[in-house]
Amino acid sequence: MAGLLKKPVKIALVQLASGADKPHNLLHARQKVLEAASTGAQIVVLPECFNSPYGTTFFPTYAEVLLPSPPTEAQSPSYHALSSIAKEANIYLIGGSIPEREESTGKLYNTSLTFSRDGSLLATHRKVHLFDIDIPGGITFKESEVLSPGNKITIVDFPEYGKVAVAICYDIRFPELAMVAARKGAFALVYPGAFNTTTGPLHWRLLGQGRAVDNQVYVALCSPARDEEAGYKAWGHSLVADPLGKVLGEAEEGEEIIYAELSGEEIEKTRKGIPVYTQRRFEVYPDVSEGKVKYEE
Ligand SMILES: NC(=O)CC(=O)C(=O)O
Repeated sequence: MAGLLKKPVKIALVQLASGADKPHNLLHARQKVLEAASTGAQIVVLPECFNSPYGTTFFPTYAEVLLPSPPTEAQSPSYHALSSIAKEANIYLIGGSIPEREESTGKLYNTSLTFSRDGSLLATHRKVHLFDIDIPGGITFKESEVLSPGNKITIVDFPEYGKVAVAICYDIRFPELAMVAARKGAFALVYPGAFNTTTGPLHWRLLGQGRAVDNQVYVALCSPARDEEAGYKAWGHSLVADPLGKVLGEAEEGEEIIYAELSGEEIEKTRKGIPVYTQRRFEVYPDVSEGKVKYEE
């Protein structure tokens, strides 16, 4: 377990206020990422659907073609903006998510792009678990009406620091994905996500802390800021939980940047103190992470 996180790193979660104007959203994201980087943050995270409003009616209109990679600027202005922001800020950028259209099939995905300091693409994650829920008197939402699911776990290597798993929003409700990513050596699980005013107060913090405690790793959840005029009201409350499940920083509802220092020593201390990592009884419950799991580094 030693060396999971090679040296301390400052992470920033940009709880961005975005709206219907995509070019404005991209410019605003640049401004806020540069602000975060100017404080020394080395990993910066944007929210789910940071370049558009969140909703099934918006996905087709805002979708961009990403393949073949790299796409042209006309095919994907968001790809190009994220790549140049990462390079300008000299940071690792986990670029929230954007609606993606696969040109060959016409299928739409909710996709997260992660860029290196030099602006090169490191990883692509398509939301694996689509957000289909129906809570009477609360919220009904069906991403699967327009989106297709991704089919792999995504682990990205930041050479100076170590591995981070990237997944999107509803993916956090599936502990199997988090567990496999942690078992493959991720020091942090990062979820750009847009919970809402029904499920946010119920589960957002609980799930963030839960995944952290289960796996004794850092967990970061990055939401859009709440727009009271929008059809879908994001919960906000971007947060970072440490390997003990303690919340190191949490936003309110509005636009805000949350910072946290992540340290490998904290992970090691947690795992030494409560050594579930070495106490697992795989003969009782076989380890799925040793099985046929689709993941990509
Ligand atoms: N928006 C999502 O994908 C998930 C969500 O809001 C929830 O799980 O609750």
